[in-house]
Amino acid sequence: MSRAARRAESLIRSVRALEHIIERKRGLEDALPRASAGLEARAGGVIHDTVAGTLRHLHQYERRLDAAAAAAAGDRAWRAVEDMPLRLLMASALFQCEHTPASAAHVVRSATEGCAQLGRAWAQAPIESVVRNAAAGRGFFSRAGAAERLSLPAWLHEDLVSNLGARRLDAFGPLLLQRPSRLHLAVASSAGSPSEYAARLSEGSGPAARLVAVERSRRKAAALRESLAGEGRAAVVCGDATRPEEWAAACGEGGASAVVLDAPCSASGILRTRPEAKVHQSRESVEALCETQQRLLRAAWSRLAPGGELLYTTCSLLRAENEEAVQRFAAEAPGATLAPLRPPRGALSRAQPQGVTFLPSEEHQGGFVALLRKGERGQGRGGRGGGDSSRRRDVFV
Ligand SMILES: C[S@@+](CC[C@H](N)C(=O)[O-])C[C@H]1O[C@@H](n2cnc3c(N)ncnc32)[C@H](O)[C@@H]1O
Repeated sequence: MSRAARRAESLIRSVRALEHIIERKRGLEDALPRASAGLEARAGGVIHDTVAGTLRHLHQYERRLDAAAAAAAGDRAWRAVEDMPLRLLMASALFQCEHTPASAAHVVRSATEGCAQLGRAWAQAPIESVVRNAAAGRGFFSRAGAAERLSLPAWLHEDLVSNLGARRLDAFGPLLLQRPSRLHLAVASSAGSPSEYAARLSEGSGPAARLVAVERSRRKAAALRESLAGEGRAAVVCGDATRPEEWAAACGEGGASAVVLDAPCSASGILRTRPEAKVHQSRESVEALCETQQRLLRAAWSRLAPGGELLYTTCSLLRAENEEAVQRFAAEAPGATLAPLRPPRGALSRAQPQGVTFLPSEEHQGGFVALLRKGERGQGRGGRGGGDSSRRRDVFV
């Protein structure tokens, strides 16, 4: 296979992965291994870069493609922008042209070849024009609004401005378009491995301390099992954490002394590594996530011993999933109080009585962390004292 044909194939594989992510609402972790199956690591890396990078810039590129098509009104070849594979091919070509070392000539050649492979050779002229304009620095940015410059869907841009303020968003927004090569960890998601969690949670809890992890995804539960294989005191349950009856037996008698609830969320704080969240989420899906978060909190709380602590974290920057979520829960849950937290020194963050929001920076991604304490006379089992502490269990969701 010639180099040009290989480049075209790589572009087509990227387009297929993007379609899979957008139409089937799948994550990068699901789409990328399929897209690079049978390829050498380097070729797989090019596809990874193209797919993730195109998703980071997608809202921007779509505006540009629509503007170009509107300017060429009457030219039927520009109906290409309405055709999903061609639209994604153009967006991927734009990304390769503007953010990779590939020359415009190479990108034009592989994009037009890719166009023919898709059986749509009629669209070669607009594709060539899009890439050549991009290479010449002729974008459509003179009129670009803030949401477009940051490549955010309009609803998310609006909510981030109203939740965090335009100045904060201006400061970290451009980072969301960067490849996350310099990130060390995702603050407020599972920073570090589950076995680190296990070790930390079990510290000082005595030899009887155990960890029970509850994860709904079979693939993730299997990965957890593997990484906890050396941890004799840990058990992984693949089940629905909103239904304690599915996992309570693994916890044994007595409540947990600590719960870490790393809640499913919009991923709005980690858009660099999860750019697909921008095409998967909407205001409606965030509302549904907020309800799931309350159900998870209620279920986890039901297994927390009086005197225990529940650490709630998200990878979101939205108040509804963060401050409002824990406030709403604390108002209903008997014995629940929110503990004030101090952010680590140097972290770009905002501390509020409900918890700490980390803003994306060069060093870390964004997210939220809150600590809920259950009073000794808290809900349910044990009442004051919470029973024999050597029998308490640590639960990690
Ligand atoms: C923010 S992720 C954190 C996962 C884990 N801490 C990690 O970093 O791999 C949220 C996790 O919650 C899981 N999840 C979502 N809904 C769930 C439910 N009802 N029961 C159990 N797990 C659930 C998702 O599969 C996802 O792995």
